[in-house]
Amino acid sequence: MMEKVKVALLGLGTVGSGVWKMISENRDVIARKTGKWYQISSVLVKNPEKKRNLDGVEEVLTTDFSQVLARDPDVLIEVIGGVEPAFSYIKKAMAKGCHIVTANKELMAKRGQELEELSGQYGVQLRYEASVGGGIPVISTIRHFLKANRIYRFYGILNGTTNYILTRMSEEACSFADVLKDAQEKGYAEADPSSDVEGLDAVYKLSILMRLAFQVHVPVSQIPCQGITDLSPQELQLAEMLGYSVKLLARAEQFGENGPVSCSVLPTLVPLHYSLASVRDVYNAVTIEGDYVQDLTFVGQGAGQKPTASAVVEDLLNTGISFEEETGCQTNPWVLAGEDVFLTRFMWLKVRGQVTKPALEAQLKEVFASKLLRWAMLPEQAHTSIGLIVQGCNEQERKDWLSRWDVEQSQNRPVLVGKTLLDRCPPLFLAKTKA
Ligand SMILES: NC(=O)C1=CN([C@@H]2O[C@H](COP(=O)(O)OP(=O)(O)OC[C@H]3O[C@@H](n4cnc5c(N)ncnc54)[C@H](OP(=O)(O)O)[C@@H]3O)[C@@H](O)[C@H]2O)C=CC1
Ligand SMILES: N[C@@H](CC=O)C(=O)O
Repeated sequence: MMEKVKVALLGLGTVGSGVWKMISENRDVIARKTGKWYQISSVLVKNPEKKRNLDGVEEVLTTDFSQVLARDPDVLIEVIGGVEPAFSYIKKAMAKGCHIVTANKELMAKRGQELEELSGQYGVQLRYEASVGGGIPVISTIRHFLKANRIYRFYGILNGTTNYILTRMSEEACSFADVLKDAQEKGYAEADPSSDVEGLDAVYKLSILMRLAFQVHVPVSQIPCQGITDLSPQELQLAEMLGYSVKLLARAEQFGENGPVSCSVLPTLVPLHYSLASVRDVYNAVTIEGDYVQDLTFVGQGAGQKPTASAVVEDLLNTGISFEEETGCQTNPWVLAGEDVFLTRFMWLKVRGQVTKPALEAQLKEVFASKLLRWAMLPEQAHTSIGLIVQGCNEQERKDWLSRWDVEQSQNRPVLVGKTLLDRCPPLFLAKTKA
């Protein structure tokens, strides 16, 4: 007789529907590999009127959480999103002895530590693989396969929606609004997509990974962050003419054991010959660097129904197998100002009127001399877009140069250089903010 596992599912949107389908469609392979029969005994939704198109789901639908617990689930899967009521539901379920699987990065970034403590207190497991990198098993890798390494750095693309938008804007010159709509229809974006495009979703994921990799809790409010809403197709085009692809880069590093931490989520220019530049569409990539493993890179679909459901259901199947205690976490780390680590910068500006190439070249050489690495210009009807790659240029020099133009728009972005992550100066020279 096969062991039965009773599962409660909170949420039946993009991810919840994927979980329902995967458990139904792959029941045979799951039973064969685990020797267990997973049965979804209740599904909590908000709107009981919504058409679901999922075989058999109507019989277990409810809008009442107490009915979910009344069915005594062994495992509760939370895929409703947001902090409340998700936190309270999970806490109540833990108190009843339920193991928990969640895909909720906002919850894990803001209240993850508390939930870890509660799971220890109630002797239940808390798994959240899907909260970072969609289908990529990055959390399990850090938790299970990098315990003996000192992880000092990780970086990559942690948001599928923005990578999808940037890819289509640069390759097909699509408008930001059109591609965002498409990303929402494909189920990549959050219920409130501003979380994706303003960089917060990647911040949540970065905060979760820092807790696991460095054992530090950096509150999301302390992570320097900029989204992609102000990127124009012209800026992307100029970056490409200079040999770069723009990516929303999430990065974190720690300078020594219990040392200061530097982290940020920023649109960043990545040289086209770096493998990170060819991570397109909804794909995410994470590189982890540790003292013994050296470097590991994972690439996979970072959002969408199937990859996310895969991570959730794998978590479900692993529940009850191994039990990893969460170790202590430094709660008041020294957080360095994130952007100062990038010494090489991309300056983009859109000026009114036409500019001649020789005059611009002469001016750039006079102002920036050897700090200027590369430049390009793009004439438009009544404007000219100018892009520069400069190294070691300070804010005053930048402002002085801008003051020579009738500027309509300008940007100053970090550029990824070097064999490893950054061309950084030693941390002591960086601006500091003590947490
Ligand atoms: N979409 C993706 O690619 C990924 C999403 N995630 C995370 O997974 C979680 C779910 O995302 P996703 O499926 O896209 O979200 P959706 O908005 O598609 O679905 C949310 C579901 O939760 C239900 N719900 C919302 N609020 C409540 C409530 N108060 N009580 C009961 N049910 C509620 C909704 O009910 P109803 O159907 O009735 O409206 C809906 O079924 C989020 O935490 C998200 O960040 C993680 C990785 C990838
Ligand atoms: N909205 C998120 C979904 C997965 O975490 C993203 O686009 O990455």
